[in-house]
Amino acid sequence: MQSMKHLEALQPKVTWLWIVVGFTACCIIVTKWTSLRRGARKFWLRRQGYLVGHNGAAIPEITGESRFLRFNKGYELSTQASLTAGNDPCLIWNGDRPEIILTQPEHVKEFYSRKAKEHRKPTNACMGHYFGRVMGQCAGAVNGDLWRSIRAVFDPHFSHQCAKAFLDPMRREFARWRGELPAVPGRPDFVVEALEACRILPFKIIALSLYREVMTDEMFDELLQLNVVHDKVLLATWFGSRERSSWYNKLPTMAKKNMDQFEAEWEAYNLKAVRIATEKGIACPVKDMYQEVKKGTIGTVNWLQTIDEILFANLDVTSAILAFLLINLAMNPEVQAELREEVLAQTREANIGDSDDVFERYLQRSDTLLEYTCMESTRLCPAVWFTLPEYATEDLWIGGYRIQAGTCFIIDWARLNTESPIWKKSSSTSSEKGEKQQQNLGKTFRPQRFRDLSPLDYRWSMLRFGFGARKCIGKNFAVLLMKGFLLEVLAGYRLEIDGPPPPSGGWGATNVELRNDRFTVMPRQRVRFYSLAG
Ligand code: HEM
Repeated sequence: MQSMKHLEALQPKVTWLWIVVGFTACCIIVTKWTSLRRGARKFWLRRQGYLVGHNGAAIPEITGESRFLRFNKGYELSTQASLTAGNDPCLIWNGDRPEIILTQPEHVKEFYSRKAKEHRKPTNACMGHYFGRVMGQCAGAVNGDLWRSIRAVFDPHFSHQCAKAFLDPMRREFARWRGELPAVPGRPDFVVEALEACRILPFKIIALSLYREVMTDEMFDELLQLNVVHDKVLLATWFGSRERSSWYNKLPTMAKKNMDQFEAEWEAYNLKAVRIATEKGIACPVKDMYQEVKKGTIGTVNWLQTIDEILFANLDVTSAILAFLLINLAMNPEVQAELREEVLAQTREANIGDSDDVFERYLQRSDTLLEYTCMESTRLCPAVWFTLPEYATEDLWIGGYRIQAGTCFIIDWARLNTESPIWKKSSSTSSEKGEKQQQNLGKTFRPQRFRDLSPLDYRWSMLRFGFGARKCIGKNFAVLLMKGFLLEVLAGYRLEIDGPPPPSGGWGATNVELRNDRFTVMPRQRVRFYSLAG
């Protein structure tokens, strides 16, 4: 009887104990939810024989959340992978999805050599719902027949012929840009922040290529206004963590307000451009592409998001690429002098004959120092740290590890482009044993190297416009943009680094600003322009 009473007295305490234990367990599960799911997935994958090598060893793994780190801590992630895995492929997690980082040409070759046409991009690039609203339906994010249809609509306007025909407007914009540089009257030199100087120029040129004469100064100002909202949208796209959830995006947040505003204004802007082009009878690619939307070849959303991708999303990439061109030449006066000599030889030839013809031929040649300089700068200073994820539809063996179909791969762009043995050079100096020394010149700016290399030599050692079946839409324009830009700069100016030169070969954490509000590698370097006219 007495013990019954004792038990009854204990009951409330026991109930409370269970509540506390239950609550603590719930908290642990909620806070560790992603880790628990990762653990369970890893366990299951290894049980199936994935993520392990022939000898049973697990693939090296690094810590961190790839979804964000690959954008705002790209250098640190790359270093961590190098220290942990050496040259092996390396595992990282994006939420509860495994991703494999590739850094070596032989592994990139293994990935792309088998059924690359069947490779796919994951839904919303594994970035979540908010990304989907701004770019989930653009050319770069979709697959299969839809992707082929979008490319069929956009590609004809970015062909080699179109880029060539666009040289005159491009050159007019270069001249206009040069006229707006901050030259000081009576002084032969001035200083610019490289990235700032290259910010609007490519945006204007690509906008002109899309809208042609519809792109008046007023329309361009409107576009710049739209870019202000778009910047806020991109900030939430790349770095917003809650914005990954479709539920959260139903709430009346500032990110949602910005997205709604941009979506509405972007559609209105493009329909206005189509109307103006139609009324005035202006030839305009955006208008032609819209005819395909009306025919049902692609959806309105594919049309709008791909124009957005080409214009806004590429803005940071192309301006960083131009800025690195200035910085690399300013840091390498000998290459700069040799290239200027080549450029001035064209100017002299142009003074004798038909100048447009001479420049056009020069810009299109692929065996010039100008071409090699653009290639070398993009090789050494890629504008993003890691490529967006892509997966194979069949199981693969990469670097000796078995990887399940559907697992995403990302490429460490800078390591691939600089560490391959192809960039090493045998030196004639021999060691005591008489062996030839190998000097790694991968991190050195040496455009002339391309004179001795055929594209096949560096097929898997250099990523520029894409490896697989899908390539950059804008590659023809990008190449002419870079070359035309250098032609304009070098014919008028000598470049020097302003202030102490960055410590190492033109690239690396020490001279690259790692802004956490951009997905690209942002160089921070001032460059001094000396007018050659005196
Ligand atoms: C030097 C500057 C540029 C570089 C290095 C570059 C590089 C790349 C790369 C590596 C890809 C990914 C290909 C893949 O999926 O494997 C890509 C895709 C793309 N690029 Fe570029 N790009 C540049 C400039 C441009 C420009 C100026 C435009 C616009 C005219 C552009 C438009 C696009 C589009 C729309 C895609 C998605 C293509 C698709 O997946 O079908 N890019 N670019």
